[in-house]
Amino acid sequence: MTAPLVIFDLDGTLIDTAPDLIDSLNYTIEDVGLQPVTFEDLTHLVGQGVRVMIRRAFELRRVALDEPTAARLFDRYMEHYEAQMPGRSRPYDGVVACLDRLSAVGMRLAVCTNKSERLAFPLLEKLGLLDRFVAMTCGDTFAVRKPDAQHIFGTIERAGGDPTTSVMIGDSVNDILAAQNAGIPSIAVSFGYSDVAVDTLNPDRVISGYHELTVEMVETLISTDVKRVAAAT
Ligand SMILES: O=C(O)COP(=O)(O)O
Ligand SMILES: [Mg+2]
Repeated sequence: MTAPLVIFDLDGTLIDTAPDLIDSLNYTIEDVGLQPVTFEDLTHLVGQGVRVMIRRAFELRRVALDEPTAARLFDRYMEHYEAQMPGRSRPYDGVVACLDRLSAVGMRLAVCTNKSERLAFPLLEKLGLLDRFVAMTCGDTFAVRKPDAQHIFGTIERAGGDPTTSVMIGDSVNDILAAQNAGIPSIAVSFGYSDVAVDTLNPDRVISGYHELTVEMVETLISTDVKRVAAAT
């Protein structure tokens, strides 16, 4: 059997990036006089990368956004975010111990994020976490991104894993839906940036802290999944 692969989402799952996402977004939209957004707003804006986040901020304020302005504001955001990385962003409590625990029994770890490569790689590098993962794929790595199943399959392929022994862990509808679309088990974290209660997304498990993400939980989900796949074929 291929070694189990645990695939993590980044923003709101591995790393609490919200303070920096909010700072950079507010710096960006201040330039055109848009009212600053709050954490509650962010849960509706984040998830599909920077361009979509800016567009949704304009929709939230019911202000039209033309293409040249969108392009200029995208550059403004990227420069601001890059300049302060890692800023106030930190791994959630227990992340490092959890990665240690899973790696210690031979599980492989990967990241599947809708953040762009330009931001995700340096952020994990600066936080000293990048070399923990055998692969990271981002919102601009493939032609599609979460919730498209191909983003998950592409991550599994790069990590040398197999869908029947892979698990996805994330904080939002994009992650849980991507896992469901790919037919792999999912674990939702309750402390991220979802705009709905995560149990309504029907993940296989919900955890409220990394101490709950055990080797046993991953093994149980994978063995249940192997049986499910076997029963279906
Ligand atoms: O940056 C985003 O919009 C989403 O990033 P995530 O997929 O890591 O949550
Ligand atoms: Mg997320």
